[in-house]
Amino acid sequence: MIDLPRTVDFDGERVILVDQRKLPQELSFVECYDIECVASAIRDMVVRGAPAIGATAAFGLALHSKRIGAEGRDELLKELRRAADILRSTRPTAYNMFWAIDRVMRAAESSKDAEEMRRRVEEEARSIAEEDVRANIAIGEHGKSLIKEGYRVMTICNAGSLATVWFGTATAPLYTAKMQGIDFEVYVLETRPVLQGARITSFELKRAGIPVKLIVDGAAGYVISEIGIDLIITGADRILSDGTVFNKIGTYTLSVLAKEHGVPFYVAAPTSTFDPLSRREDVRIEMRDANEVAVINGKRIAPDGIAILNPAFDRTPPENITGIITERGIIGKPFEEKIKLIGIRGASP
Ligand SMILES: CSC[C@H]1O[C@H](OP(=O)(O)O)[C@H](O)[C@@H]1O
Repeated sequence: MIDLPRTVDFDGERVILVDQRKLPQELSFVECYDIECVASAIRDMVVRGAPAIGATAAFGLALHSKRIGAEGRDELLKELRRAADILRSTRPTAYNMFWAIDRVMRAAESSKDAEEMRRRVEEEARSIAEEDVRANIAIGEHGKSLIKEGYRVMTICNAGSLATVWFGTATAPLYTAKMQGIDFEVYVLETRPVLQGARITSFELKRAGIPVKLIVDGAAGYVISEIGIDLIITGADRILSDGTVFNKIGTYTLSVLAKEHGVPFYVAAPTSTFDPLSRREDVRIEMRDANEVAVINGKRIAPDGIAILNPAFDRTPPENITGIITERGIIGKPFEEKIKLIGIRGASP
């Protein structure tokens, strides 16, 4: 499944991004030669999905360190700090980007000269990217046991990843179960307004030979109550130490339906999504442009002047979550002590 181009890559001179605003079958790329282009690509969702935007930010810093002709250590570090601030201002909710930027900046700050700084910044960015590919495969291995013969599974959005835009975090267990010969089907929520489910997840699962039924977000309750769902798996943009999950808008709603109907609700995410220090009230839910809701393919679908609220994420409380599938294993309740253990010592759950 990794024969498709990676969601984001860096060839030493430019950051190359699969343009995820397009349908996957219309495969096209955006090439960035400066940090402003990388920041715009994150803000405009050319690249989206928490781990992928983390790796993109890291590659953006590597690109910036190469473009800036600064000879002195301090001058280059100052420039990288400026670039890091530009990246941090793009999207506030997904944690992986802040985690990746901090990791690259620690490598920069511990470098003794500009030459070492450029080398270590690029090395750290590439490590972050390769770790995400491995994490997805591991999440698939750990999560596959949840999927049984004949299951009906539901998912929302596209838990995108770095591996490729077609090998997502929440779908990794689905691929792995399929490759093990398990037969099941997946109901994919289209995920208004940006339609990541319709455009990306349905494509990637169909491409993997997994039976897919695409539904509108509002049909989730009907499918769960009238047809029946055996398992729900979603991605995550940020997971707090108590197991609170910030994810695509509609995830909380799905978790309430799952709880009401006794459907196991799992979240799949690499541990780079874990935010051990923030409290719920510290996390800002991104409010995106009203036109994402009111305009589809350039055609307005709502009256002019209508007030529009467009939160990109919501918050799911730990009591609605059955377990968290990570590259180190599946975390069950109580989440707090296990998440802290992973965060502190990198232990397996
Ligand atoms: C592993 S991707 C996690 C997460 O990111 C997506 O948001 P967006 O498409 O706005 O970047 C979605 O919430 C996924 O579940």
